Amino acid sequence: MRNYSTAVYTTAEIREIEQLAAALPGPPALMEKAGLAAAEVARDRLLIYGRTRVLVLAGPGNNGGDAFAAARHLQAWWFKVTLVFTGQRSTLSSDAQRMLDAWLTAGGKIFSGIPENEKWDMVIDGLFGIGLDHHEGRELAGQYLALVNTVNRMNLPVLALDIPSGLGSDSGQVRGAAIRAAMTVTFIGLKPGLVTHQGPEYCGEILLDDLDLNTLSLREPASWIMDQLLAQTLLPPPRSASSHKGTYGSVGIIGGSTGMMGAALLAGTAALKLGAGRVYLGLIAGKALEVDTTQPELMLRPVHEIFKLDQLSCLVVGPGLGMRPDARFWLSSALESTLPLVLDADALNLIATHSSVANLLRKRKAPSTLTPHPAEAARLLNMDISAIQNDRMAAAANLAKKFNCCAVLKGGGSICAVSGGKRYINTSGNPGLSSAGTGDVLSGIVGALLAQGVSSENALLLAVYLHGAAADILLKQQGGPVGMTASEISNTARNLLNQWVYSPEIH
Ligand SMILES: NC(=O)C1=CN([C@@H]2O[C@H](COP(=O)(O)OP(=O)(O)OC[C@H]3O[C@@H](n4cnc5c(N)ncnc54)[C@H](O)[C@@H]3O)[C@@H](O)[C@H]2O)[C@@H](O)CC1
Ligand SMILES: Nc1ncnc2c1ncn2[C@@H]1O[C@H](COP(=O)(O)OP(=O)(O)O)[C@@H](O)[C@H]1O
Ligand SMILES: [K+]
Repeated sequence: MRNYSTAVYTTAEIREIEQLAAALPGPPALMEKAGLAAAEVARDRLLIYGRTRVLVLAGPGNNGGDAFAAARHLQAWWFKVTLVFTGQRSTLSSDAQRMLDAWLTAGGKIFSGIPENEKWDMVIDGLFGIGLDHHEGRELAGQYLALVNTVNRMNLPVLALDIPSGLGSDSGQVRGAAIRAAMTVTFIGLKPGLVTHQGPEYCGEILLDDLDLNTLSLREPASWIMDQLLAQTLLPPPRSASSHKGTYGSVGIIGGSTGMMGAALLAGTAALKLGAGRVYLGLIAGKALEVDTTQPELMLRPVHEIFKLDQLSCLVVGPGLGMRPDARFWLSSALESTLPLVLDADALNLIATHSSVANLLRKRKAPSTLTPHPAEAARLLNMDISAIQNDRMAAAANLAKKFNCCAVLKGGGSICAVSGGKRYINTSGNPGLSSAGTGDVLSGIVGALLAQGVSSENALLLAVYLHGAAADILLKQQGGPVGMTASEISNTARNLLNQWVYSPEIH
């Protein structure tokens, strides 16, 4: 059993893999293997604490079949197992019926509800797996809602089979209620719902068991985990001793309308700290700052002057841009340029509002990168925020496709969509990032990496991971996420980038 793998599979892809596996020579006995793998995890955890009593919940589908198999193994190893089955034998698949029969043959008993006045040391959750209905109106209700709430109130470690019951495996969306697991043993491949949106809050530690299938050879994944191993393959090279500021490119930031100067300054400072050779701010406000005395390295200009500079490497458009006609004019000018672009905040809102601006984006030949949070994504795709969050994987892919760009759908478990329909789910970051200005910092980091010659896709992936990893370090240093500031993210991301490029061996 491995602790992690980098491929991520949607429910449809897992079903496809199951069918391909069924056609392989020799019976794959996947349910038996899943039950055994889960039982081994439960056994090892229980033995650490010298505990023996396990409550197993088996639901009406194949997730219940895994639970029967796990229960049988645990009972054979002398654990005291109580099994609650909520379905009917006649509606189980033939595999799951075999597991139920094997449980009964082994002397196991079946309860229809959780017995009162008994105590357990661990719960195994086999109520629902990837078959949980994600259609509207199919939230957990009745006995299932009651069971999930009861288990969550028990305050016992829960081992979830495949995915915590109640969590959408493609979306990470809680369907009414979901089991809060301490561990999830997931089968065949990682699912998006384990790592994005609400998933990380419910899954606990994730263990992957591929059930001896060579998953990667059966189905090439379209989605991957974005983690430190991957981030370290995307770094800019160490600097040459003879380099000069021109070597590391120039970032132009367009934004900073009246009352929103801070956003442009934050993006500019992030670009500077993450290594851009020069950073120019093209400010929209009529009476703009001429110098930021706390960061005098930033070159502040009226916005029209930015378009006269000949050495820019890329433009970041949006931080503090506003929605007025002049903002729209300068966004359109940027879209008509041949520079790589990073589009954030009101640049995204202007694109969502004006189809002529959206058309300029779609027609671009140079790379464009969109960095929407879910509300901006909802405007861009003309959907509700809840529909975006209910299928973040599709939303990210649709943004990239619709606007001919790469895109990150931000929020916990940010999803980066790049060319060829590939998606990467980010594993760094924490709720300390839920504070004003952190998005501006992200856009500045992407700009800095672009200016240093990182490709637009790699710049997006690396920036998203680095930004979250900086927040994770700050969370540890501060003992929690409260009060983390955007400026601190820039400083810590700078330190991390230096460590990864210059002392990778110490991490
Ligand atoms: N098919 C296979 O080859 C394998 C399947 N495995 C297990 O099987 C699981 C998938 O099994 P299934 O496809 O049977 O799906 P599930 O067991 O996840 O759930 C399906 C059942 O739940 C009911 N249901 C769905 N949504 C509901 C809701 N909101 N309220 C009440 N009832 C609801 C359905 O009517 C159906 O009876 C995987 O997650 C995994 O645990 C593993 O054994 C590995 C092999
Ligand atoms: N709970 C969270 N977990 C992980 N990352 C988060 C969380 N909340 C916010 N973030 C990250 O913080 C950033 C916020 O960006 P955004 O909403 O545009 O902020 P702002 O507009 O204030 O700058 C995004 O990168 C987002 O992914
Ligand atoms: K489950």
